[in-house]
Amino acid sequence: MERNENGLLGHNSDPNASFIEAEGSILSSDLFLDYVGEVILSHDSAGLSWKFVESLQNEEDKSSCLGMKFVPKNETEVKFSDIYAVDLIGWGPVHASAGKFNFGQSSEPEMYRFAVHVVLKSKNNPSLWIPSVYTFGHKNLEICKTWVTQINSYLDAVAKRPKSLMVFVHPKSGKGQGHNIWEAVAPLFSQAKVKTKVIVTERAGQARDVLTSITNKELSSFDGVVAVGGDGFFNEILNGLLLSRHKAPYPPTPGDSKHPIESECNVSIHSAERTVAEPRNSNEDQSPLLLDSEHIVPQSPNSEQEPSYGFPNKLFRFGIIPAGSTDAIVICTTGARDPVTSALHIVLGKKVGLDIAQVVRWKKTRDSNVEPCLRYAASFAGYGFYGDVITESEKYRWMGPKRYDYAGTKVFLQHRSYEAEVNYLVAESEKEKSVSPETDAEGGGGGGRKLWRLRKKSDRVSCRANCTVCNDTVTGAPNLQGLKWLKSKGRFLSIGAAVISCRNEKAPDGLVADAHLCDGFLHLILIKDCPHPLYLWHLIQLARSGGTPLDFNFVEHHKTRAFTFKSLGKEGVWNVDGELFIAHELSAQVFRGLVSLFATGPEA
Ligand SMILES: Nc1ncnc2c1ncn2[C@@H]1O[C@H](COP(=O)(O)OP(=O)(O)OP(=O)(O)O)[C@@H](O)[C@H]1O
Repeated sequence: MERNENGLLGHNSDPNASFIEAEGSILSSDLFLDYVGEVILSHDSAGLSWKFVESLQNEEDKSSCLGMKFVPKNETEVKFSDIYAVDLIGWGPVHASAGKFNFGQSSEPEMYRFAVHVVLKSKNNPSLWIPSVYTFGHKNLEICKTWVTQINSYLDAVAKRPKSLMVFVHPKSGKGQGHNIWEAVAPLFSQAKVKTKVIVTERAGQARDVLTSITNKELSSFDGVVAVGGDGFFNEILNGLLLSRHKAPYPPTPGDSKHPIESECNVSIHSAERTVAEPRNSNEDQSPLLLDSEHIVPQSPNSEQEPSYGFPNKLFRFGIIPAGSTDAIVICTTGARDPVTSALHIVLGKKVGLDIAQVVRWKKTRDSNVEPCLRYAASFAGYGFYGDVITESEKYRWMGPKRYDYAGTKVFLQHRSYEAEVNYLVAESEKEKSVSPETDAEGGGGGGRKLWRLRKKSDRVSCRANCTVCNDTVTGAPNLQGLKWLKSKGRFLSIGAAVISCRNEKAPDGLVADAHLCDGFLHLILIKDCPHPLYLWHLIQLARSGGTPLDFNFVEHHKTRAFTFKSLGKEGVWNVDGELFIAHELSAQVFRGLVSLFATGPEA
């Protein structure tokens, strides 16, 4: 080992050498790492790594020219994919490892420094990301500059990182902290050199109007749109972009005579019977969706092919920085409800595909004419209990997020049920599981036969980062052949269609624990009228981690790609992503991976 005139250790005999050609790496040099000591820093195409100089020296040669000593540490590294910024921070002190400083020096040594900003994962919760910084120092400014240039060139080459974003801030979201939350995370964007055009909304509907009216050319100067707010605000932004740009045929209408229902089930209180007709000729096109199946997201949801709805570029993504009352979409897509974690997902350019439900209202009230009205939903659409809670909670907006607890309790005590008819498409693979009678071995509420449970708990695969279910590539038009229509008709306490699990702080496993972000399925949850205590038991199971809210004989759970709904009474109030949607008749279908989010899915 040789030392150059700057006191650097090296494998190179040239005393002026700034960098050392190290085996297996492009660049290597001897630097000081703040609060650690002298290291040999190298990089390769994957990232930076450093070795502590002490481990390279003889036992007796334990001090550097600057008199810094340090405790031996293991070799360590950081991947470029975890670095979100690097910058030169000029001349200043570099600290030794804690408690090990100042061997003959009155003050900390000063030198030029550069900071490498990285993301670390919390040890207790790997979904929680924490910004951290490694500060390296050297007496030679050129060496620091070269490292900064080199690291920046790697970061620039990562095409997935956004350079310019449109940010909508809902200042009154949740507890009214939307603006403060944005102010807290905005420095991460400037550090990462991501330009932001920030619009703080002054009224509901403003973000949707901006996005509806913006030209595609203007939109294409951005790599994505970020919502600082709750699920309802994200829904507004999603609709602002999709309503004018997503060209696709509507989902099937209720009672569409071209697409007859194959079987019928009249659900009465505490009893459910069902028959399933044999499939027709499998070559026969029975699904309305098949008519235009080429429009239905033909490519792999997480692939980087151009999406079919003509967004400005193939990497255009949505971001959400949670500031709302529930923030279920953020929790499902990042695993945490943390604005900093979400901001780091965005600046690092993470990408996950997200299924989107297209909901079409055919009739607003029983007596109105058929007038299609379109909405997109990213998390959930619900009727009955869910519609009532959203209606009731609007009266208590001044309470903030607590209004949902109050309204929920009030609606629960009313215990209203609604007569309705639901038709849904069942995947061939799910149909058998869906209709095989099972004995209620787990005693889940009533002791009767279980008709509706889709899968055993042990078969369920939770959606996680790099989820194999969501990454399963589907090329070409989805094969909808073999899907059959089934019907449920009767009195329901609620009808819900979950696009994703809808995990939130009140329901830690969500409405459907095994729902996926990007598998192309809706989870239809039909809660038939039942005695009040049993419904309470179901709600308690929902609120429990590891609970079994679907294991009741008054709960039907169907995985479906499309369903239709018709109120048989006067009512028709839906809750779509937390927003009120009046609909007496509607239908919905899911588009697999229709949009992408700046997120990874929850870490295991
Ligand atoms: N400046 C504003 N003033 C009032 N409402 C707004 C404003 N900006 C957006 N909104 C609307 O407020 C609604 C709720 O927003 P958001 O989701 O952020 O809040 P929230 O507290 O989580 O409410 P929710 O639980 O209803 O989703 C959205 O429909 C959004 O369109």
